[in-house]
Amino acid sequence: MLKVNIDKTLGNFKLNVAFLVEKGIVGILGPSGCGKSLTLQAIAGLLKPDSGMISVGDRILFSDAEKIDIPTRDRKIGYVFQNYALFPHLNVAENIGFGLKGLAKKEKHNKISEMLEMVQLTGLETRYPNELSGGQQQRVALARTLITKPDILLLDEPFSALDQHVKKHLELELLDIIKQSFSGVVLFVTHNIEEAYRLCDYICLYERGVNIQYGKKEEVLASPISKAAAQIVGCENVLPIDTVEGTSVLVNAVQLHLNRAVATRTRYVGIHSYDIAFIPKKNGINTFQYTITSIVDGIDHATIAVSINDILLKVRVSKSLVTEICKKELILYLPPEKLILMD
Ligand SMILES: Nc1ncnc2c1ncn2[C@@H]1O[C@H](COP(=O)(O)OP(=O)(O)OP(=O)(O)O)[C@@H](O)[C@H]1O
Repeated sequence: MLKVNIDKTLGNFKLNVAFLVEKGIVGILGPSGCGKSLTLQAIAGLLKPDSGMISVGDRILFSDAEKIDIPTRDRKIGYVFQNYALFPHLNVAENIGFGLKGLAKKEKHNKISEMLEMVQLTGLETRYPNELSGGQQQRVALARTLITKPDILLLDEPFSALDQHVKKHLELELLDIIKQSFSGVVLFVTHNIEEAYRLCDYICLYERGVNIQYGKKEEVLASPISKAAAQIVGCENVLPIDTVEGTSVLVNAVQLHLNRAVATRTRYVGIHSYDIAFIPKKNGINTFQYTITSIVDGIDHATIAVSINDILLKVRVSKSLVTEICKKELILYLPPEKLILMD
């Protein structure tokens, strides 16, 4: 279990985060400069908080109240960066074995061979980092970290320097390796909600130095708590509410019905572009005639911008529906259970 509750002021920036992770892989998401990397640095002991506490299980790594600040090398934290940070003058085997201290030569050799096999680099042990591809370097970085048997694994945008096609393949493969060989908490910083959704169990959202939402990935995606949270999870339709009326809201004089009561303090209603539907014409709640303002063609889908009573909505649809949608043979439907309420 990882517990973090810290404050740190750096110039104009204030970091103020508190979360508790029981187990699993947590995706940390938020705009650039919101404090994701600083949080990892504080956990790793590379940045000293002004106050608060960091603990792993019953091991306290940092506590200002108890004057504890365990040095980085003794924290048992594995840290993998975007730029791999391999030692250029050491070959693959030497890089992987670097953190193994006090072992007999044979035992060290066996552990390195085991790791090489796990990250599928057997045969490349005498190569130097500049003779490896980005994906291979990242495997070495992961192997070098896992071999030390850390309690917590911190991954700071580990795939962002890789090509798109290498990235998708490698991230699933490395995740498999992590799942097989590592049972502790993993914190995974990323900018990409799809990547977080694919790889993580939980999602933690950051805004300006504060973690604003934490939960199971499905829950956070389905119910971002604020406009900022909705933006981070890629919700493209967030509309300011004019009036709340029981189980419905008014937006630009358009009534939207929900499947639940709406608190009067609710300020925004949102819906993911992929949750809006085009259905055969019939009268019912939340069905609307629409005007198309633009169509962006994707490989396996299209994103259609539509307007209903001056409300602009982005709708992600299957390409096979585009012709019918353009001919206005369908009607736009906002399913009440898919509408997200935000304070
Ligand atoms: N040593 C420092 N002195 C002053 N400000 C700093 C220092 N280090 C970081 N910051 C500021 O703290 C803020 C948070 O930085 P951090 O690196 O954690 O952001 P991030 O969320 O990881 O961003 P990105 O997604 O772009 O990597 C930034 O505004 C950054 O400029």
